[in-house]
Amino acid sequence: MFPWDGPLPAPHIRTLADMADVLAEPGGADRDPGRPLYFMYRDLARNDHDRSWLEGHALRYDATVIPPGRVGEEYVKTKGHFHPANRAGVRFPEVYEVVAGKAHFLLQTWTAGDVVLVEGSTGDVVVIPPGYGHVTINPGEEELVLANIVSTAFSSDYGPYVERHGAAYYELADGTLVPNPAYDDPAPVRQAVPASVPAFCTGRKSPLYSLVGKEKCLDYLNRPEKYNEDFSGCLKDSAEQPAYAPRP
Ligand SMILES: O=P(O)(O)OC[C@H]1O[C@](O)(CO)[C@@H](O)[C@@H]1O
Repeated sequence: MFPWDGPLPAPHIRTLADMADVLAEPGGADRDPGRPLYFMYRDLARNDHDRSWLEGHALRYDATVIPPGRVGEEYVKTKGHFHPANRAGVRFPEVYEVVAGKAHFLLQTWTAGDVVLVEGSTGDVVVIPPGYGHVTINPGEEELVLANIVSTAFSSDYGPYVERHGAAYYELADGTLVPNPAYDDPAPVRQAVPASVPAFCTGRKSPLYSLVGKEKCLDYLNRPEKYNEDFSGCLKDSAEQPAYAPRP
């Protein structure tokens, strides 16, 4: 479980059957389609005051628990989705915190002209900028616990991931990123670091929940059109690349 001192609803569970369309190796007659892969605790609040603040600002705080494991050779990951655009025509962003464990956030633009891998460890906060779809992979041996805050004004779009059988790359347990053949010409993966963004009050010293009640820090989640410049600093290249070379 994860450290949480508020009411906890039953989680939504993604099973192997739910993920069949987005896996590197969907087959395997010996596999249990009911195998739970990850657990989503959506719309959490520690108390009524926080809940009404979140609701009043069209925001949601979720936690996601991804146990370590593999499906075939691939690490367990989330299904992946894009966010639609708001009334100003800008796609909704999102913000994640690694509460425990290690995460690989695999982001990509719609046509995979930019593909970014952000490695996060406990305490890191990662902003998903407008226009980037995202999958989160647990590449570790420990449980990965994530928190996120996101607008409640939209539903996620899973279509682009389902139709193309996942993200532009699959991360296998030998550490390689394998290009997904359903994509014509995906950009090579570039690695980025979890960057603090002052305008969004993100950084290792700011757990996401501490931002509940701070309107200015979370305004970008519903009005991304006002923060173009701030988003440009979200995915700063890492000195380590290209650590994740695609398998030849
Ligand atoms: O929706 P997916 O792709 O299964 O990803 C899981 C996580 O993403 C969120 O939908 C937020 O983007 C969480 O609520 C959820 O726990």
